[in-house]
Amino acid sequence: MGDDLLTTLKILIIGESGVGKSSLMLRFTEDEFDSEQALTIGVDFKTKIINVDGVNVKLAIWDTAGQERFRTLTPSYYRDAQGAILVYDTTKKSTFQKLDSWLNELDIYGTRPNMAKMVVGNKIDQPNRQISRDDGFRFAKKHRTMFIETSAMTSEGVKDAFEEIVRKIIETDGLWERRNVDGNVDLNQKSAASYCQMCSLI
Ligand SMILES: Nc1nc2c(ncn2[C@@H]2O[C@H](COP(=O)(O)OP(=O)(O)OP(=O)(O)O)[C@@H](O)[C@H]2O)c(=O)[nH]1
Repeated sequence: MGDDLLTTLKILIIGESGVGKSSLMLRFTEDEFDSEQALTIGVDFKTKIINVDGVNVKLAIWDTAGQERFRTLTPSYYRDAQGAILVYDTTKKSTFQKLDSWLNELDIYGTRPNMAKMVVGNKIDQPNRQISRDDGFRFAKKHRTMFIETSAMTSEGVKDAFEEIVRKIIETDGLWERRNVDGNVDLNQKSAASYCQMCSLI
């Protein structure tokens, strides 16, 4: 594994209030979980360097507020994002039904037409499930997004979710720029396709 940073990617986490967006970010970046996670006001932001298939990628993860009243700066959150994780709560049907409007927001405010999108059904550790895995999968297939189920509490699926969306972005030509060690764009960028090991999912 080399020390060079291939690129920096901006990934958004969106979805209804309380579905576990902040918890997924905390689990992924710090490997922690807070059962009394405070709601997000505006936007929270964390970075993490990960190694996917032998290349190091820096992720700038933007956790946006689910509550409408805290979402006044929406357009700037979406600008230049290369990936979006759309979260619903598998125990709360209304959060699944709202996914259409979150996809719509991405269409309105996203600035990259080929942005990678992943639907995430969270809280699968809970017994009172309302949305089956098949329902989630079908929704994702219909909207041509990737799909995974997770638990921020137990960690299940969380690392996979972030790694898969990074793979998808890296394999999409034109969606990212190679950075050299100074952080500048390297004009001799090789084809992104050479980094595609698992051309996922749906
Ligand atoms: N059992 C369980 N609880 C979870 C899970 N993920 C989050 N929670 C809990 O659900 C509540 C809401 O989680 P948050 O991460 O704050 O949700 P959010 O989507 O960021 O909410 P907003 O900031 O309002 O948009 C908290 O009490 C979390 O501890 C999970 O996978 N399993």
